[in-house]
Amino acid sequence: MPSHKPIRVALLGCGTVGTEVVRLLTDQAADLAARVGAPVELAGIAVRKPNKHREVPADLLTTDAAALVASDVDVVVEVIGGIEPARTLLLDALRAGKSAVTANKALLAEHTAELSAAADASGADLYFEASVAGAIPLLRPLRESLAGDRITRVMGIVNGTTNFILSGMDSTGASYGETLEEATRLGYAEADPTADVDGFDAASKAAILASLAFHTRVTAADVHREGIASVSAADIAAAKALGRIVKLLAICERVPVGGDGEGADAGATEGISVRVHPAMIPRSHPLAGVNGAFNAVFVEADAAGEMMFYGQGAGGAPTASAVLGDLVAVARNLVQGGRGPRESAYAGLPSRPMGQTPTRYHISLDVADRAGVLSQVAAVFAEHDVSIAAVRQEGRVDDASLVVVTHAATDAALRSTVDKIGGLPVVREVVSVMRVEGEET
Ligand SMILES: NC(=O)C1=CN([C@@H]2O[C@H](COP(=O)(O)OP(=O)(O)OC[C@H]3O[C@@H](n4cnc5c(N)ncnc54)[C@H](O)[C@@H]3O)[C@@H](O)[C@H]2O)C=CC1
Ligand SMILES: N[C@@H](CC=O)C(=O)O
Ligand code: NA
Repeated sequence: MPSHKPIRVALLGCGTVGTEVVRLLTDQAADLAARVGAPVELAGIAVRKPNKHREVPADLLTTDAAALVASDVDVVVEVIGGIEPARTLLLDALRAGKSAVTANKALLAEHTAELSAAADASGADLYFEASVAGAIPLLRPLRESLAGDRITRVMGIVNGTTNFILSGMDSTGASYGETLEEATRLGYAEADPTADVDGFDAASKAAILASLAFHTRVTAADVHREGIASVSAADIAAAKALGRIVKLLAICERVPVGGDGEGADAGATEGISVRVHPAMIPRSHPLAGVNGAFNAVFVEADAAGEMMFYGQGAGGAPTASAVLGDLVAVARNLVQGGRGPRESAYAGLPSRPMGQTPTRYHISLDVADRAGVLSQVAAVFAEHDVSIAAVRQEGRVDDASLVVVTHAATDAALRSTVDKIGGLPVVREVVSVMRVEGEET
């Protein structure tokens, strides 16, 4: 039996994730104690409306989260979400030397530097595996298992809600609105689901992933972000017609830098590009088969090569699994002595703007069916130095469709190309424009 004194835990928030944390802590109490070497005791649960929480022990509930943090607890688990009061509560805990576990990617993407500094100053632990890709062990592999390697690229599906919506649109033609309601009912969506559909949630996760992968401080402001609101049935159909599927991707990669820039770029030979946007990927790509609220993340490293991490990225129980894993880790550190790894931002690589990032485009056009259309469109690509990888033209009685897939060019050059093509008199409509990923450039 454990001989160490109990590890006392304050739980802040008891919604979708918090409820499951309480259930796992209760159901697995004996196993957790054996694994940690001390009982892991829930000291209190901070909520906003105690009468709404009949599923958890009433005597543990409090509406005073700050007092709970300040009380005799060893670890604070934050599953409230948002910036405040979560930020202040976690800073108070860390400054007082109490270890913290959080699932709050929105907060981490803005305030990791401040939180880590507080943890370092007091010697407390700060763990956040649940903040990216829910249940999937991903941050610890990046931070620990791959610490001896050089990660070059991280690309994945990191938002369950939007993947659930896009999967529904692709497989059953379900409407955007219906699927979003269902994702909310199933506990995948954020309290304000615009965080999901507009890409904020994935951008926060991309910032956390890039920070760990590249040992560089990356915040949400460094991430180029586009959500799925602009993905239309026409985009989904255009992708299908060419054996592709639309996914919302988070992409973090090393990119070359000229070294002749100013400020952060001065003298740098390498930078990073961190972005979130919808993209078409081939149906044969491993990420194409990732459906519903599942997440998957591809990691490429110099020595290890390619790896893929796959599992449930959202939902109460999967997320609580990652929270409990972190709780066990910090509790073990308290029992055995020692600390988890500290933040590592020594590389300080500059973030490159989206316009300078090399991408590929799929462009689907409705054009007049007459001679010379293709050459007029091709001339615009040549003018912008964008080379064409494939063209498909289909004639109909009074109009025709033209699909162009480009080779890699800067995103800025591709954008200007599309703008100019849209203005050509022979182009009736730009039906679909989307970046292409997961294929040879
Ligand atoms: N639901 C999911 O699938 C996942 C959620 N997360 C993150 O976990 C965190 C929690 O998410 P959910 O449980 O889904 O949210 P939720 O909205 O279901 O739960 C949050 C709870 O915190 C309570 N709360 C708000 N202000 C409070 C305060 N001042 N004091 C005490 N309680 C307060 C709310 O009343 C609510 O019950 C968020 O940071 C979210 O981004 C991370 C991964 C997956
Ligand atoms: N709202 C998020 C929850 C997990 O991080 C998502 O849909 O992925
Ligand atoms: Na995770």
